[in-house]
Order: sequence, then structure tokens, then C-alpha cells
Amino acid sequence: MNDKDLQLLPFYRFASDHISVGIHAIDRNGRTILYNEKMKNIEGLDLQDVADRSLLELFQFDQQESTLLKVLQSGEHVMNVKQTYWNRNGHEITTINDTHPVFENGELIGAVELARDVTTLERLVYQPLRRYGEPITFSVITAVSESMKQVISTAKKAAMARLSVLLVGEAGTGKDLVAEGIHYELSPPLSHFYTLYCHNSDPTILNKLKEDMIALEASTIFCERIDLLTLGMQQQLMDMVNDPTLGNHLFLASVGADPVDLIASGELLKELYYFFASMTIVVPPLRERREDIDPFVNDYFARHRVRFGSAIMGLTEEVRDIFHAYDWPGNLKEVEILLDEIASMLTVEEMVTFEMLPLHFKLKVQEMREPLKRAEDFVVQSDRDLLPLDDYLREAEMYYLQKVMGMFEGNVTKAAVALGMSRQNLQYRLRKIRK
Ligand SMILES: Nc1ncnc2c1ncn2[C@@H]1O[C@H](COP(=O)(O)OP(=O)(O)OP(=O)(O)O)[C@@H](O)[C@H]1O
Repeated sequence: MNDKDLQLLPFYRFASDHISVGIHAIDRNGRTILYNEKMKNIEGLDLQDVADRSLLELFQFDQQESTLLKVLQSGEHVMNVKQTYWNRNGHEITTINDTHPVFENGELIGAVELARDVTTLERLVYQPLRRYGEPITFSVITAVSESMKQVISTAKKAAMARLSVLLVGEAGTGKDLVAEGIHYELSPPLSHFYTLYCHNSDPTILNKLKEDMIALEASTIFCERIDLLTLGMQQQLMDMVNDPTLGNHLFLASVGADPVDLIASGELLKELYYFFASMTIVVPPLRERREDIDPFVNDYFARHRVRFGSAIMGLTEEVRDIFHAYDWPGNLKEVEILLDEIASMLTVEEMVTFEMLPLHFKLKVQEMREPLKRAEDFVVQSDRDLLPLDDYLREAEMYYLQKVMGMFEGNVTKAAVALGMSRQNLQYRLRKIRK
């Protein structure tokens, strides 16, 4: 190491210990050579334990070592692996990890794992109910429609009987909430609600689950979207849920489509389905229970008023009609994220008007609005309706292009052919009207 490197060392050390990314590096022998403050914090170590140890001292941590070792063996980057787990202090934590091989002069000399702690973001952005500090009991789940009432009533029965449950439904329908609702309904209660996020096929998530099952002894374990695990991992999970030496847990799971179809298409292990399906609860999509839209929106705004002192009371009739006509492919999660976007722009408004909707949503629903409103816009009914020619032509172009794009289901190439213009020209015009 030259003088300049030595001079920089304290600065690197300072930066490493103040950066908000967890860093864990191992050398070519798999020995830990760097473990920064943020990583200690993520792992939930007692700082007293490590305060007197040097930065370069060897630590043995099993939590993420396997990804590091895998990278050390393969020499390949493993990017964006999301992990949610309980750390050693029992805190739920979500990280997104990138693990890189480190080469020097073409030789593999080690690996480094960078862990971004996204726990807060995850909760704020994707689980807004938690933002208000409420545990997810059945009482905070919007269930005004008959079908949702039925879901809650069946879930309560499952909690009473302490049965394994399989929740079936599209993304964003509230399966996670129902699972957590079951957990809080248990009597006597179980102390931990553990979510196994099956969205990535990193096999280490099951190793981690195994360790946590042993440590927690008795908990509710919710395996979210088991259909997203590889069949090999489903088999491993099957072995774990049947292993009495791993504790006494209540297992819940969810799948994103009809389990019979998933089994037929080879995405779901039949045995795993049978294990979880002591009781199957189908959570219907929002488009089949539109009665839940208004109460959900009202609850959202009521919380917003309490929390942020805003004046927002609801939706104008026009927006309400749009909310009821739209299909909500992302279900209540989509409604919620849209309301988040609207709420972030609120100042003194009491009602959400069409103009306040985000542009991407306006474009999606314009079709619904257009047949009613636009046709009239193009008919001059009195001299007060007269627009400057440029404005009229712009509006006419926007209407015409959107209609044509709709006819060709968004296919720019086909629409351009029909309009007798180049693809580039059409794209340019579409960009202009979307601004
Ligand atoms: N009935 C409901 N009442 C209140 N909030 C809801 C309801 N359904 C969904 N939400 C909101 O939508 C968000 C997403 O719901 P959830 O994560 O439970 O959906 P999911 O069906 O489990 O989706 P995925 O299959 O993607 O995991 C929740 O955090 C919650 O804020």
C-alpha cells in the first residue's frame, strides 16, 4: 500500500461507518474482512459487543454469508435480492442486497455485499395502513361488500380452529392483511407474525426461515406467494413445515391464481397445496366488489385528516364515477397508491377533482370520460364555445390520436400505418399530447 492509500484509510473507514448502506466483505478464503456499522445495525448486534473490535476483525455471520460465498464461487454478480426477516433483536427488517465479486488484476480476491435497508420505505410506500401505527386486525380491513364480509368471517373461523389457511387472489386484494388479521385473532396469541416473501428464488431465504423457526419456537408463519418459489424450494418448504423439531408454528400461505390451475401448469407442488389448504379463502378482485371502494377511500381520507390536518373529505361525483367504472387491475393496492399520489399534492382542497388526478391515471381513464364529454367539445353550440383555432386543432388531434391508439390497443406501428404517418412522427405527437 502506498503513502497515498495509507493517508486515505481513515477517510474510507469513516465513510464506511457513516454510510447508510450495510457493507460486508469477505476475502478469497471466505473470511470476513469488512463489516460496517450499518451492517451491524441491520443484523441487530449489540454494539457493546463489537465496539472494541477493529473494523477488519473477523466476524462470523451466517445471515448473508451464503450469498457472499455463492458469489465467491461463481464470480458472478447477484443483484437486487430482497430479503425480509427478523434480525437478532427480533426486529423485522427488509433489505435489498447486491453482491459483487471483487477482482484485482483479473484475479478473484473476494466478494462484497451491499445491503440497502428499505424497511421504512417498504412500510411507508407499500403498506400504508402500518403508517398509522395500527396492528392489522380484521377491524382495519375494509370489508363492506358481502364477499369481503364472507372472507373475514371464514378467516375468523380459521383463527379459532388454528388451521393452516391458503389465501387465493390477485395481487393487491389484501391477502397479506387477512393473514395478519388471522394472526391477531388467535387466542391464545402467538408472539411473532413472520412473512416469508417468496418473490425471489434465492434459496437462502429458506435457510433463514429454518433458523428463525427454531429461534422463535412458536409463531405465525405466512408464506406469501408460494407459487413464486421454484419447485425445488417448494419441496424444501414442504419438508420444513412438516418437521416438528423446528417448533410449533401456525402456517398460512398465499397464491396469486387458482391453485388447481397452478398445479396443472407445474407452478405449485400438489403436496404443498394440500398442506396449506386445510382451509382455502378466495379474496375476490376489487372489480367484483366495488362497494368496497367508497369506504376504503373514506377511511384513507379520514386517516389523512387526522394525521396531516388536511381538509380532504372525498371525491367529486365525476371522480367517484370514474373510480367505480375503472377495473383496478392492481386492486386496493392500486387505489391506495393512487390516493398516496393525490394526497402528496394536497394543500387546502376538500374534494378530489378530475384535474387533481395524476396524468398517468387520467390517460388510462380518459376513454371512459371521452365518449361523454369530448364529443360535445367538438360541436360548436354557441359563440361562447368558440376556441382559438390552434387550441381547437390541438384538442381535435389529441382526441383523434387517442381514439386511434385505443383502436389498435396501443400498438404505435399499426396506428401509424393507419394514420399514414411514420412511427417516429406518431411517437413525437403522442409525447407532445401526453406532456
Ligand atoms: N380490504 C382492504 N382494506 C384495507 N386496505 C387494503 C385492503 N386490501 C388491500 N389493502 C391495501 O393494499 C395493500 C396491499 O394489500 P396486500 O399486500 O394485502 O395484497 P396481497 O393480496 O397480499 O398482494 P400480493 O399478492 O401482491 O402480496 C395493503 O397494504 C393495504 O394497505
